[in-house]
Amino acid sequence: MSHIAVFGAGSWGTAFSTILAGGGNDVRIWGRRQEVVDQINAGVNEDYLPQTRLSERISASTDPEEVVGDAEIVVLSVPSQSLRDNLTGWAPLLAGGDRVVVSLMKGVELGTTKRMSEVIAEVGQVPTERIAVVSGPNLAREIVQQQPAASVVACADVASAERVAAACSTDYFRPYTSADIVGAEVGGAVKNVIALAVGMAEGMGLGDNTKASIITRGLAETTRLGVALGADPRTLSGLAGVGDLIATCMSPLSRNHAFGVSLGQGMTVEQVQAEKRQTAEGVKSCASILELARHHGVDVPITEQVNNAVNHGHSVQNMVRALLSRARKHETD
Ligand SMILES: NC(=O)C1=CN([C@@H]2O[C@H](COP(=O)(O)OP(=O)(O)OC[C@H]3O[C@@H](n4cnc5c(N)ncnc54)[C@H](O)[C@@H]3O)[C@@H](O)[C@H]2O)C=CC1
Ligand SMILES: O=C(CO)COP(=O)(O)O
Repeated sequence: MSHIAVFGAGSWGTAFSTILAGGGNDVRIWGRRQEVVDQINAGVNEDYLPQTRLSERISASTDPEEVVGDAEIVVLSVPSQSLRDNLTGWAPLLAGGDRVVVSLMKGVELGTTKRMSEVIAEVGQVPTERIAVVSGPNLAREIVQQQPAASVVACADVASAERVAAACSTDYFRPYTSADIVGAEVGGAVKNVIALAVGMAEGMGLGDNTKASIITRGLAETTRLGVALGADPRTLSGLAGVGDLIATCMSPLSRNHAFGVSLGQGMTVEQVQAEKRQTAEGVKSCASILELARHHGVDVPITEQVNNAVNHGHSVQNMVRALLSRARKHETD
């Protein structure tokens, strides 16, 4: 049994804590808000995971130092765009020792186009062999119901990946190790943008042929971008790629999918944001992913159209027209 620190008391930070507790670890969660911390210490997190009883192995605090203590693994699960600011305060707690820092986040930083592991390395001063990413088809609500699921633990160092995988292995959660951190992060971030597009199509009343076409071409652009950044294409056809893409694009539980449905039904970005409290990473990351792709000369037409709809006021009808009027091309080019 070991002690693990989790930064972020939202739906995934809390749900992943339940996996870690199920793996036999004592888990301490850092939360920003005292009322959420108090709830977790009383065995619930009603704001993010209603009707879920949390393990007695899970406790929470607003004090980062108390949360880290002698933790062997530190897990980060805050919204991607807030990571840099938060890490500035947490960095002294992460450096040193042989602590593994795990990112659960699925986004790309605006302004820098950095992946979350790159932000952790830069701001947290954590060496690459101690940074891991956990990513896969893992909708928080299904995880807390202990529905069987698999995921990927990616880290440049095999021993660190194995330590994290051992900590999050339970009889319902099966982690696979990987050395491809780039593939895992690109798969996780881009699928949120594709889920927005699929949601928009659904909101417009379009059916399964349309959705399957967006998912498949979404995988093509995810793979093109991943490979340009150095990913192994097999990662993108694995759990952190196609697996998560399917779960997020098809599930009504996905916040990105649901956000897209509301846009497709005619709501504005501001209206949807005012209504939904939880993080839909693709809404911000569509711009940074597009910038990253352009920098590497990679064509990402679906991401480009999602960015047009989200950030430039284009209509969803315009998005469909723009995608279908592109010049014909060979499928595998
Ligand atoms: N919910 C899910 O099913 C899954 C989510 N993820 C990823 O996990 C990451 C975290 O997402 P969720 O927990 O789902 O989001 P969430 O919206 O449920 O929770 C976010 C948490 O961060 C806190 N927060 C918000 N702004 C903050 C700031 N500026 N500084 C510090 N904390 C702040 C919120 O109070 C909340 O506790 C995202 O990158 C998401 O893509 C990954 C797999 C599954
Ligand atoms: O990443 C997820 C499932 O693997 C959760 O997706 P959403 O953030 O869209 O809810």
